[in-house]
Amino acid sequence: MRRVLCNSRKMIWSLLAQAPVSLAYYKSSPSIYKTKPSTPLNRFSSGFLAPISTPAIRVFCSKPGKVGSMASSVLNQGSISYLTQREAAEVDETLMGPLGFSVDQLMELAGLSVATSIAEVYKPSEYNRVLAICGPGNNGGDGLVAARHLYHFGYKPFVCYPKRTQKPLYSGLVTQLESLSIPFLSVDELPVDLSKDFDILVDAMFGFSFHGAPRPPFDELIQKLINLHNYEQVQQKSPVIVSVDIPSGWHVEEGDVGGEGIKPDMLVSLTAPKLCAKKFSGPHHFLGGRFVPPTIAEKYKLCLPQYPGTSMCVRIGKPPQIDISALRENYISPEFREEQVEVDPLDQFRKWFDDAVAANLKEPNAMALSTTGKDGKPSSRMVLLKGVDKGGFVWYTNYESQKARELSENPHAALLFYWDGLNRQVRVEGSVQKVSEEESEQYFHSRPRGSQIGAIVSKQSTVVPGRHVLHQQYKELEEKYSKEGLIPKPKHWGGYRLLPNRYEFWQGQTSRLHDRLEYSPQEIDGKLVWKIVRLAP
Ligand SMILES: NC(=O)C1=CN([C@@H]2O[C@H](COP(=O)(O)OP(=O)(O)OC[C@H]3O[C@@H](n4cnc5c(N)ncnc54)[C@H](OP(=O)(O)O)[C@@H]3O)[C@@H](O)[C@H]2O)[C@H](O)CC1
Ligand SMILES: Cc1cc2nc3c(=O)[nH]c(=O)nc-3n(C[C@H](O)[C@H](O)[C@H](O)COP(=O)(O)O)c2cc1C
Ligand SMILES: Cc1ncc(COP(=O)(O)O)c(C=O)c1O
Ligand SMILES: [K+]
Repeated sequence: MRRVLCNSRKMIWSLLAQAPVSLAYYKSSPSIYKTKPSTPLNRFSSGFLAPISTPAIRVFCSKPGKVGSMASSVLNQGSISYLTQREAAEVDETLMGPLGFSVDQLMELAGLSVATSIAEVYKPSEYNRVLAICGPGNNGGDGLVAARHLYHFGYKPFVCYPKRTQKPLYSGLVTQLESLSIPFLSVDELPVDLSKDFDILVDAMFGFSFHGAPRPPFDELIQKLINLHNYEQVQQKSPVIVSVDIPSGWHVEEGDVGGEGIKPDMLVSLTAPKLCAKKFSGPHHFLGGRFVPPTIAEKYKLCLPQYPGTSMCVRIGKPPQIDISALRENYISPEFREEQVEVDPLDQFRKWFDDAVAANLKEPNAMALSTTGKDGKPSSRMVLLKGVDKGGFVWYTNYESQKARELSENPHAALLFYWDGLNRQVRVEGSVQKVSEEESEQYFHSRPRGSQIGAIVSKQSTVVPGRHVLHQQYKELEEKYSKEGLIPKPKHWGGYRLLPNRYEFWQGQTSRLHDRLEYSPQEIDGKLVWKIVRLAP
């Protein structure tokens, strides 16, 4: 199992927008304080975050290997279950029958999954105009719901809904879209070539109940999507096709039998992929419909990936191949000028640290610590900042670790903070001392008891025969200290404090013309002041 990493950039921006401290600051330059890939990686992945922000897959099986009555036809490929048409309908009926779901609920979650999958890959800054082509059944309903969410995510949706279903659920969805002034286009109003007017085409025509050959007007609409591939050859950028659950026109189980059907760039399978999804060869296959209760997963022996965090969707299948040499961000940030900065670099640091906290960045206090021993060979590792004031920057560690040995040989070090999402880096360099024993004692006892025991167990930077050794010792100490009471701080555990003699504040800018302001101490009239200079990027 690989660790699930989640894409938090969207959270950063939504929270940054809400953060009162930062609002005034960012308002002055609306919408520009974003990063955007300067070079598209390929047609599909431009605007897509680098692999570290791609949710990795963790497959979750109800009972792997066991084949039950229904399970015989629930096929697995690479540990993911695929449903037949009949099973898909049966799962639907079970959810909406004995399990007490209403179609409205499931459709809302399905549509939301589609919208969030789209937003994971196609950023609204680059792919703004969305045409949702909606069919007469529930697949069409998913498309209507997705269009509404996409509107709220910052896209500009249009809807083509030629065969309206006269049920309150559907008329409600239409009213909701109309109240957002989302235009409804008839088939006749659509341009012959969809590629000029839209960036994303949501194919929500048919889902798992499709059978036979497409009847009008959907035959014509499907043909328009097929034609896009021809326009693509003459056009530089063509819109992407996102199919909801089933690429419309494809056989639900056999897929694109004649090989002349639509070729979606993204497929969002709902609940579990249907058999035709095995034939999907586009770059983005997602799973949505995070509502499958364990009873269903068990009954149908479903092997499904786990959704990361609170996400409504999860990528299945391989992420698109990335050309590492083409991975780059173009930093777009407010100007960072000499006249704006604080006279005291500590105040400037606090200001930027507060921004990082307000932006809800993960571990804003994580910093790289670089040291060198007497051999002059540098080494770096991350540590957590645990305090900062006039006295310096404090972190805690093991006094017998590699870093401690190097600091004893050379008491100078460099700290580096990188705040992704704010396009900021701060370098702090200076001399290092141990903090007082009382300070270390006090901090040690403020830590969770587990971490205190962990610090006793870990002879940091020494070789261990296996993880079981650490866990065995941990268990023994946990038992020993099970009663409330003080866990003694090991003598070899404590803090260091770096007293800065150089700071550098870096703000990423376009074309690599970043702002870099350096602070170094200078004596003027017998008084120490911080001199600020601008460095070339
Ligand atoms: N549990 C879930 O995962 C959920 C999935 N949802 C979505 O619902 C669809 C399945 O919805 P359903 O209404 O059963 O079916 P479709 O949307 O696929 O479409 C049925 C309508 O399409 C007509 N149809 C069928 N074949 C053709 C054709 N060849 N040409 C034209 N029209 C066709 C059909 O008419 P008939 O007269 O043929 O019956 C219906 O009008 C699933 O795929 C998900 O997207 C739910 O939203 C949430 C739960
Ligand atoms: C985000 C992060 C924070 C960390 N914080 C600390 C810390 O505060 N103190 C510490 O001793 N190790 C911390 N570690 C572990 C160190 O990076 C490192 O593995 C350990 O201190 C041993 O380093 P050394 O062998 O160079 O001394 C952290 C690791 C990460 C990834
Ligand atoms: C080994 C080790 N020590 C210390 C720390 C500092 O964190 P805390 O004091 O919050 O446990 C960390 C953080 O990751 C760590 O990994
Ligand atoms: K579809």
